[in-house]
Amino acid sequence: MTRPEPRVEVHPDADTLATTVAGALLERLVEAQAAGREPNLGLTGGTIAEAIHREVARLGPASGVDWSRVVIWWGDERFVEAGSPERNAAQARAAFIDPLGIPRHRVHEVASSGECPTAEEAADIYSAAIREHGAGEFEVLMFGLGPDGHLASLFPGHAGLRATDRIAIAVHDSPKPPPERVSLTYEAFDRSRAVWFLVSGEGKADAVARTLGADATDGDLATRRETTPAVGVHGVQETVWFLDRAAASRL
Ligand SMILES: O=C1O[C@H](COP(=O)(O)O)[C@@H](O)[C@H](O)[C@H]1O
Repeated sequence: MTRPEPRVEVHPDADTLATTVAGALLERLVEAQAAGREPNLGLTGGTIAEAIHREVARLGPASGVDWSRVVIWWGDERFVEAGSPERNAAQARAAFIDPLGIPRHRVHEVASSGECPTAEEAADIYSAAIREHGAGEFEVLMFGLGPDGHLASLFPGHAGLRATDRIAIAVHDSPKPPPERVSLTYEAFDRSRAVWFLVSGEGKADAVARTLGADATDGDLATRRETTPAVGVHGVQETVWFLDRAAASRL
């Protein structure tokens, strides 16, 4: 399937980036609801995501979004205890999900290590829930980018890069702590209407340049993903790289 080329937006700093992405997200949710869709929103964890979530909470009440009709998911989650501050879900809940009053039954967290014996089982339960809700047709699926080029919890050289028959997988030995995680796979990413990368800071500049450079290169995608996992991840309608100036400094 041919997809539109990625668009790159560069903003002066992390604060401007966060406000811009929050605004774009709210607009997109309003439009989706006006078109009769109940938008599925795929969240990411990480530093810039937290700043964006706080902006969503600030701008959300006046945005016109019907928060009772937004469905929340995560692109990846750390397989730790439910109360752990390391959970991506804990961060998003505190920042905007609870303040905006999104109903609990619309929020689909990956099961925690206290609820499930293994990350494999948590991944299977999560896959089943996604399948029941349109198999991952996200209105917007957001990703951070690691300095090593990882997205969600798909890390360079890891087996998860080669999972072709599953929506969500268990990840062991993540090079970034905590080591046990659950991640969506390319199978799920490929169904999203919009894919947005949210990247801030000089420490990510090499990874951004490498990923966008490799995206424009011909050759076997699976091989390129072994070293640069975020390469070739495109939404059906759009792919946007929201960068601050520092993250864009090596483009
Ligand atoms: O571990 C993770 O890290 C990345 C990026 O985090 P950052 O702090 O470098 O911005 C995030 O995309 C992912 O969801 C998360 O599990």
